[in-house]
Amino acid sequence: MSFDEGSTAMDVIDGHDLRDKVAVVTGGASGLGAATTRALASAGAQLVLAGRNEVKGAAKAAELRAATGNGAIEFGALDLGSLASVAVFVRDFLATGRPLHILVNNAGVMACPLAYTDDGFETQFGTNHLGHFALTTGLLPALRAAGDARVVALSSRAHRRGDIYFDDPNYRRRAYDPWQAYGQSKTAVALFAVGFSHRHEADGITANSVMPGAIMTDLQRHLPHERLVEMGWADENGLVRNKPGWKTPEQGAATSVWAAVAPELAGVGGKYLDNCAIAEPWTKDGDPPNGHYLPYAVDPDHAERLWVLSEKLTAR
Ligand SMILES: NC(=O)c1ccc[n+]([C@@H]2O[C@H](COP(=O)([O-])OP(=O)(O)OC[C@H]3O[C@@H](n4cnc5c(N)ncnc54)[C@H](O)[C@@H]3O)[C@@H](O)[C@H]2O)c1
Repeated sequence: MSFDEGSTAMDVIDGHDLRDKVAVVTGGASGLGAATTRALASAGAQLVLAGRNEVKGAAKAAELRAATGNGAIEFGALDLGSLASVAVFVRDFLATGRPLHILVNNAGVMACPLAYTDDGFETQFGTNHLGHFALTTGLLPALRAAGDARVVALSSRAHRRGDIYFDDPNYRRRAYDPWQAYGQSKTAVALFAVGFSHRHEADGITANSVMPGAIMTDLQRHLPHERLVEMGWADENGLVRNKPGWKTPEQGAATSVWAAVAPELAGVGGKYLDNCAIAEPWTKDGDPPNGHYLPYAVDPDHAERLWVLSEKLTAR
């Protein structure tokens, strides 16, 4: 079945039955995560919405149970900016003895001011990449138990703003640029999918990265209003929710859901996906257009180097 940039998560999930599948979606209570969980829940998946805000997460889980009639939807406390919190989530999930068929590493922060996670990582690298790295590798026993598990990792076209600074990924010595740091974290996510698939394809587990499109969500919350206006993302009335050329959250979640369920992706890993398709490398000058990525974001040597670094940084 083929989908395009106008397709929604509900279009993609149509006809799928996930009643025997267990899924975890990080940041599943808002933005693209909420649209992703809605689609997975409507297909009957047993679902954990993992996030920091228990009140909001539990309310979203209750709302989804009522809306879909799927009673197997719960909230799980998870702060990706704390390896201790990730370890507790992993411990509790593994203690249930359940397999994990779909893990959507969706949560993220963008262009925040320089700050460090509990473990001393720059916030974006720590949250978007290292927290998810620790989560996914921690959940490996459950992913292996599923037999054919899929990991979906939310990258971005913003990967073009930053390769990995292997010598100083946490901006301890170099001048901080919030967009470059976001770019680095999203390059790391794409490389993670390559490194993960390389290691685990033989176990039947694959990981792909996803560019969801441009969607007005709360991701923009760290940008000052004047900057948002300058970029055309806000006006005197606040955020421009229906910006021409931008997707709705339901359209933005389509590629995540496609990555999780598309039959044509069975056994396919380490790819960068955009608009419900496998994207192509961009080798010309300038920014990669829709459907393209910069080759360094899937470079196997980079992926290996990042894997080793991430293991070292998250080892406890
Ligand atoms: N919106 C876009 O245009 C766009 C474009 C490209 C990529 N993305 C990516 O899509 C993903 C979803 O973004 P969104 O647009 O829905 O934004 P959003 O801000 O609406 O949602 C992000 C979610 O991540 C959660 N989160 C942030 N820090 C966390 C932490 N430390 N621990 C646990 N959860 C945490 C937030 O609470 C929120 O639920 C992100 O990874 C983002 O980088 C978005």
